[in-house]
Amino acid sequence: MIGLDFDGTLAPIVPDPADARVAPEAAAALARLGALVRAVVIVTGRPAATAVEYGQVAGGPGLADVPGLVVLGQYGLERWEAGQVTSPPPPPEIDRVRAEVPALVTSLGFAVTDGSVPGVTIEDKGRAVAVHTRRAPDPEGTLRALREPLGKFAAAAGLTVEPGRLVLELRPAGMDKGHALGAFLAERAARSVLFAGDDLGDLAAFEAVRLSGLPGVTVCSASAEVTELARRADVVVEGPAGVAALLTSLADAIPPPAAR
Ligand SMILES: O=P(O)(O)OC[C@H]1O[C@H](O[C@H]2O[C@H](CO)[C@@H](O)[C@H](O)[C@H]2O)[C@H](O)[C@@H](O)[C@@H]1O
Repeated sequence: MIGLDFDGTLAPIVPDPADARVAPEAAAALARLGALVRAVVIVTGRPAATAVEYGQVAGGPGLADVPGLVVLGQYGLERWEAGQVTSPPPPPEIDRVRAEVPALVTSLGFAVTDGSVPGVTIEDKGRAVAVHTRRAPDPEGTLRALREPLGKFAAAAGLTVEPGRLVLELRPAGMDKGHALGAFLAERAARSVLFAGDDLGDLAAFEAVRLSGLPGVTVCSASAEVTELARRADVVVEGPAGVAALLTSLADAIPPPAAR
Protein backbone atom coordinates (compact mmCIF):
# COMPACT_ATOMS: atom_id res chain seq x y z
CA MET A 1 0.00 0.00 0.00
CA ILE A 2 1.21 3.50 -0.77
CA GLY A 3 0.30 6.45 1.45
CA LEU A 4 1.16 10.06 0.71
CA ASP A 5 0.83 13.50 2.14
CA PHE A 6 -0.27 16.25 -0.30
CA ASP A 7 1.36 19.67 0.31
CA GLY A 8 5.14 19.53 0.22
CA THR A 9 5.09 15.89 -0.86
CA LEU A 10 2.95 15.57 -3.98
CA ALA A 11 2.56 19.33 -4.53
CA PRO A 12 5.46 21.81 -4.26
CA ILE A 13 5.08 24.44 -1.54
CA VAL A 14 3.88 27.80 -2.90
CA PRO A 15 3.08 31.10 -1.15
CA ASP A 16 -0.70 30.95 -1.71
CA PRO A 17 -2.31 27.66 -0.58
CA ALA A 18 -4.90 28.06 -3.35
CA ASP A 19 -2.12 27.85 -5.97
CA ALA A 20 -0.79 24.45 -4.84
CA ARG A 21 -0.98 21.76 -7.54
CA VAL A 22 0.16 18.17 -7.69
CA ALA A 23 3.35 17.60 -9.67
CA PRO A 24 2.24 16.06 -13.00
CA GLU A 25 5.01 13.40 -12.82
CA ALA A 26 3.73 12.29 -9.41
CA ALA A 27 0.14 12.04 -10.62
CA ALA A 28 1.25 10.04 -13.67
CA ALA A 29 3.23 7.62 -11.51
CA LEU A 30 0.32 7.20 -9.08
CA ALA A 31 -2.05 6.52 -11.97
CA ARG A 32 0.19 3.55 -12.84
CA LEU A 33 0.75 2.45 -9.23
CA GLY A 34 -2.97 2.36 -8.49
CA ALA A 35 -3.20 -0.69 -10.75
CA LEU A 36 -0.10 -2.32 -9.26
CA VAL A 37 -0.55 -2.07 -5.47
CA ARG A 38 -3.38 -2.91 -3.07
CA ALA A 39 -4.27 0.74 -2.46
CA VAL A 40 -3.09 4.32 -2.89
CA VAL A 41 -4.21 6.66 -0.11
CA ILE A 42 -3.55 10.37 0.36
CA VAL A 43 -3.66 11.51 3.99
CA THR A 44 -3.76 15.29 4.14
CA GLY A 45 -4.67 18.31 6.21
CA ARG A 46 -6.54 19.65 3.20
CA PRO A 47 -10.24 19.09 2.72
CA ALA A 48 -10.35 15.80 0.79
CA ALA A 49 -12.11 17.29 -2.23
CA THR A 50 -9.57 20.12 -2.41
CA ALA A 51 -6.69 17.66 -2.70
CA VAL A 52 -8.48 15.93 -5.58
CA GLU A 53 -9.27 19.27 -7.25
CA TYR A 54 -5.65 20.46 -6.93
CA GLY A 55 -4.59 17.06 -8.21
CA GLN A 56 -6.04 17.64 -11.66
CA VAL A 57 -3.45 17.76 -14.42
CA ALA A 58 -4.10 19.38 -17.80
CA GLY A 59 -3.49 16.89 -20.59
CA GLY A 60 -2.49 14.01 -18.34
CA PRO A 61 -3.73 11.75 -15.59
CA GLY A 62 -4.61 13.52 -12.37
CA LEU A 63 -5.33 12.17 -8.90
CA ALA A 64 -8.95 11.40 -9.80
CA ASP A 65 -7.57 9.00 -12.43
CA VAL A 66 -5.62 6.92 -9.91
CA PRO A 67 -7.38 3.54 -9.76
CA GLY A 68 -9.06 3.01 -6.38
CA LEU A 69 -7.64 6.21 -4.87
CA VAL A 70 -8.84 7.14 -1.38
CA VAL A 71 -8.18 10.60 0.08
CA LEU A 72 -8.42 11.00 3.87
CA GLY A 73 -8.77 14.76 4.32
CA GLN A 74 -8.72 17.14 7.29
CA TYR A 75 -6.25 14.84 9.07
CA GLY A 76 -8.59 11.88 8.60
CA LEU A 77 -11.98 13.41 9.38
CA GLU A 78 -13.09 13.32 5.74
CA ARG A 79 -12.92 10.58 3.13
CA TRP A 80 -13.06 10.96 -0.65
CA GLU A 81 -13.56 7.80 -2.64
CA ALA A 82 -14.95 7.27 -6.15
CA GLY A 83 -15.95 10.94 -6.36
CA GLN A 84 -17.93 10.96 -3.09
CA VAL A 85 -16.96 12.72 0.14
CA THR A 86 -18.11 11.37 3.49
CA SER A 87 -17.55 13.32 6.68
CA PRO A 88 -19.06 13.90 10.12
CA PRO A 89 -21.05 17.09 10.78
CA PRO A 90 -18.91 20.26 11.00
CA PRO A 91 -17.63 20.90 14.53
CA PRO A 92 -19.54 23.78 16.22
CA GLU A 93 -16.33 25.00 17.89
CA ILE A 94 -14.94 26.03 14.50
CA ASP A 95 -17.98 28.20 13.81
CA ARG A 96 -17.30 30.01 17.05
CA VAL A 97 -13.58 30.67 16.51
CA ARG A 98 -13.75 31.46 12.79
CA ALA A 99 -14.92 35.01 13.38
CA GLU A 100 -12.59 35.62 16.34
CA VAL A 101 -9.24 34.49 14.94
CA PRO A 102 -8.56 37.56 12.74
CA ALA A 103 -9.24 39.92 15.66
CA LEU A 104 -6.95 37.89 17.92
CA VAL A 105 -4.10 38.00 15.38
CA THR A 106 -4.60 41.73 14.88
CA SER A 107 -4.65 42.34 18.64
CA LEU A 108 -1.22 40.72 18.82
CA GLY A 109 0.18 43.33 16.42
CA PHE A 110 0.08 41.45 13.11
CA ALA A 111 -1.78 42.55 10.02
CA VAL A 112 -4.28 40.07 8.62
CA THR A 113 -4.48 40.30 4.84
CA ASP A 114 -5.94 38.45 1.89
CA GLY A 115 -2.40 37.90 0.61
CA SER A 116 -2.38 40.79 -1.85
CA VAL A 117 -0.13 42.68 0.58
CA PRO A 118 2.25 41.17 3.14
CA GLY A 119 0.63 39.85 6.28
CA VAL A 120 -0.88 36.89 8.05
CA THR A 121 -3.43 35.04 5.93
CA ILE A 122 -6.27 32.89 7.16
CA GLU A 123 -7.54 29.81 5.36
CA ASP A 124 -11.04 28.68 6.26
CA LYS A 125 -11.23 24.93 5.67
CA GLY A 126 -14.72 24.43 7.04
CA ARG A 127 -13.62 21.97 9.71
CA ALA A 128 -10.47 23.91 10.61
CA VAL A 129 -9.02 27.40 10.45
CA ALA A 130 -5.40 27.70 9.30
CA VAL A 131 -3.36 30.77 10.24
CA HIS A 132 -0.56 31.14 7.68
CA THR A 133 2.56 33.27 8.22
CA ARG A 134 4.40 32.46 4.95
CA ARG A 135 3.39 35.82 3.47
CA ALA A 136 4.03 37.87 6.64
CA PRO A 137 7.09 40.19 6.60
CA ASP A 138 8.82 37.92 9.17
CA PRO A 139 7.30 34.46 8.63
CA GLU A 140 9.28 32.57 11.29
CA GLY A 141 9.09 35.31 13.90
CA THR A 142 5.38 35.75 13.37
CA LEU A 143 4.81 32.00 13.72
CA ARG A 144 6.78 31.96 16.99
CA ALA A 145 4.83 34.93 18.36
CA LEU A 146 1.44 33.46 17.47
CA ARG A 147 2.05 29.92 18.67
CA GLU A 148 1.34 30.37 22.38
CA PRO A 149 -1.64 32.74 22.20
CA LEU A 150 -3.28 30.71 19.47
CA GLY A 151 -2.65 27.56 21.50
CA LYS A 152 -4.38 29.05 24.54
CA PHE A 153 -7.22 30.38 22.43
CA ALA A 154 -7.72 26.98 20.77
CA ALA A 155 -7.65 25.12 24.09
CA ALA A 156 -10.24 27.48 25.56
CA ALA A 157 -12.43 26.79 22.54
CA GLY A 158 -12.05 23.02 22.85
CA LEU A 159 -9.77 22.76 19.81
CA THR A 160 -6.17 21.79 19.21
CA VAL A 161 -3.41 23.56 17.27
CA GLU A 162 -1.66 21.59 14.53
CA PRO A 163 1.70 23.20 13.71
CA GLY A 164 2.93 22.93 10.14
CA ARG A 165 5.11 24.67 7.59
CA LEU A 166 4.61 28.33 8.53
CA VAL A 167 1.08 27.55 9.59
CA LEU A 168 -0.85 26.98 12.80
CA GLU A 169 -4.13 25.16 12.27
CA LEU A 170 -6.98 25.29 14.76
CA ARG A 171 -8.84 22.03 14.39
CA PRO A 172 -10.78 19.44 16.40
CA ALA A 173 -8.70 17.06 18.52
CA GLY A 174 -9.05 13.30 18.46
CA MET A 175 -7.93 12.53 14.94
CA ASP A 176 -4.53 12.62 13.31
CA LYS A 177 -2.74 11.12 10.34
CA GLY A 178 -1.58 8.18 12.44
CA HIS A 179 -5.11 7.14 13.39
CA ALA A 180 -6.27 7.69 9.84
CA LEU A 181 -3.49 5.67 8.23
CA GLY A 182 -3.58 2.90 10.85
CA ALA A 183 -7.31 2.39 10.38
CA PHE A 184 -6.93 2.35 6.60
CA LEU A 185 -4.14 -0.25 6.75
CA ALA A 186 -6.41 -2.48 8.84
CA GLU A 187 -9.43 -1.90 6.60
CA ARG A 188 -7.48 -2.95 3.51
CA ALA A 189 -5.59 -5.78 5.22
CA ALA A 190 -2.38 -4.22 3.93
CA ARG A 191 0.61 -6.51 3.61
CA SER A 192 3.22 -3.77 3.33
CA VAL A 193 3.23 0.01 3.38
CA LEU A 194 5.20 3.01 2.15
CA PHE A 195 4.28 6.45 3.50
CA ALA A 196 5.80 9.71 2.28
CA GLY A 197 5.43 13.08 3.99
CA ASP A 198 7.20 16.37 4.61
CA ASP A 199 5.73 17.99 7.71
CA LEU A 200 5.36 17.50 11.45
CA GLY A 201 1.80 16.22 11.05
CA ASP A 202 3.21 13.32 9.03
CA LEU A 203 5.20 12.00 11.98
CA ALA A 204 2.03 10.37 13.33
CA ALA A 205 1.70 8.51 10.04
CA PHE A 206 5.35 7.43 10.27
CA GLU A 207 4.54 6.05 13.71
CA ALA A 208 1.49 4.24 12.34
CA VAL A 209 3.73 2.51 9.80
CA ARG A 210 5.97 1.27 12.61
CA LEU A 211 3.06 0.29 14.91
CA SER A 212 1.43 -1.68 12.10
CA GLY A 213 4.22 -4.24 12.28
CA LEU A 214 4.07 -4.53 8.50
CA PRO A 215 7.09 -4.39 6.26
CA GLY A 216 7.15 -0.62 5.89
CA VAL A 217 9.15 2.30 4.56
CA THR A 218 8.84 5.91 5.65
CA VAL A 219 9.94 8.55 3.14
CA CYS A 220 10.80 12.17 3.92
CA SER A 221 10.18 14.76 1.24
CA ALA A 222 13.01 16.93 2.50
CA SER A 223 12.98 20.70 2.91
CA ALA A 224 15.03 23.26 4.79
CA GLU A 225 11.85 24.27 6.65
CA VAL A 226 11.30 20.96 8.45
CA THR A 227 14.39 18.97 9.34
CA GLU A 228 13.00 16.63 11.99
CA LEU A 229 11.28 14.34 9.49
CA ALA A 230 14.53 13.47 7.73
CA ARG A 231 15.94 12.18 11.02
CA ARG A 232 12.90 9.93 11.52
CA ALA A 233 12.53 8.60 7.96
CA ASP A 234 13.93 5.45 6.39
CA VAL A 235 14.47 7.21 3.06
CA VAL A 236 15.05 10.91 2.32
CA VAL A 237 14.38 12.40 -1.10
CA GLU A 238 14.62 15.99 -2.33
CA GLY A 239 11.13 17.45 -2.03
CA PRO A 240 8.18 16.73 -4.33
CA ALA A 241 10.48 16.23 -7.35
CA GLY A 242 12.27 13.50 -5.42
CA VAL A 243 8.96 11.92 -4.40
CA ALA A 244 7.78 11.92 -8.03
CA ALA A 245 11.03 10.26 -9.13
CA LEU A 246 10.69 7.63 -6.40
CA LEU A 247 7.07 6.88 -7.37
CA THR A 248 8.07 6.60 -11.02
CA SER A 249 10.87 4.15 -10.12
CA LEU A 250 8.39 2.09 -8.11
CA ALA A 251 5.91 2.00 -10.97
CA ASP A 252 8.73 0.86 -13.28
CA ALA A 253 9.89 -1.83 -10.84
CA ILE A 254 6.62 -3.46 -9.76
CA PRO A 255 5.55 -6.18 -12.19
CA PRO A 256 1.94 -6.10 -13.41
CA PRO A 257 -0.38 -8.53 -11.55
CA ALA A 258 -0.56 -10.87 -14.57
CA ALA A 259 3.23 -11.32 -14.53
CA ARG A 260 3.49 -12.27 -10.83
O1 LIG B 1 -1.18 17.50 5.15
P1 LIG B 1 -0.76 18.34 3.99
O2 LIG B 1 -1.25 17.82 2.69
O3 LIG B 1 0.72 18.58 3.96
O4 LIG B 1 -1.45 19.74 4.21
C1 LIG B 1 -0.99 20.57 5.30
C2 LIG B 1 -1.40 22.00 5.05
O5 LIG B 1 -0.85 22.36 3.79
C3 LIG B 1 -1.18 23.62 3.23
O6 LIG B 1 -0.29 24.59 3.74
C4 LIG B 1 1.05 24.37 3.34
O7 LIG B 1 1.13 24.43 1.90
C5 LIG B 1 0.85 25.74 1.36
C6 LIG B 1 0.88 25.62 -0.16
O8 LIG B 1 2.14 25.19 -0.62
C7 LIG B 1 1.85 26.75 1.89
O9 LIG B 1 1.56 28.04 1.38
C8 LIG B 1 1.77 26.76 3.42
O10 LIG B 1 2.78 27.60 3.94
C9 LIG B 1 1.96 25.36 4.00
O11 LIG B 1 1.75 25.35 5.40
C10 LIG B 1 -2.63 24.00 3.40
O12 LIG B 1 -2.82 25.36 3.14
C11 LIG B 1 -3.22 23.61 4.73
O13 LIG B 1 -4.63 23.75 4.69
C12 LIG B 1 -2.90 22.14 4.97
O14 LIG B 1 -3.50 21.68 6.17
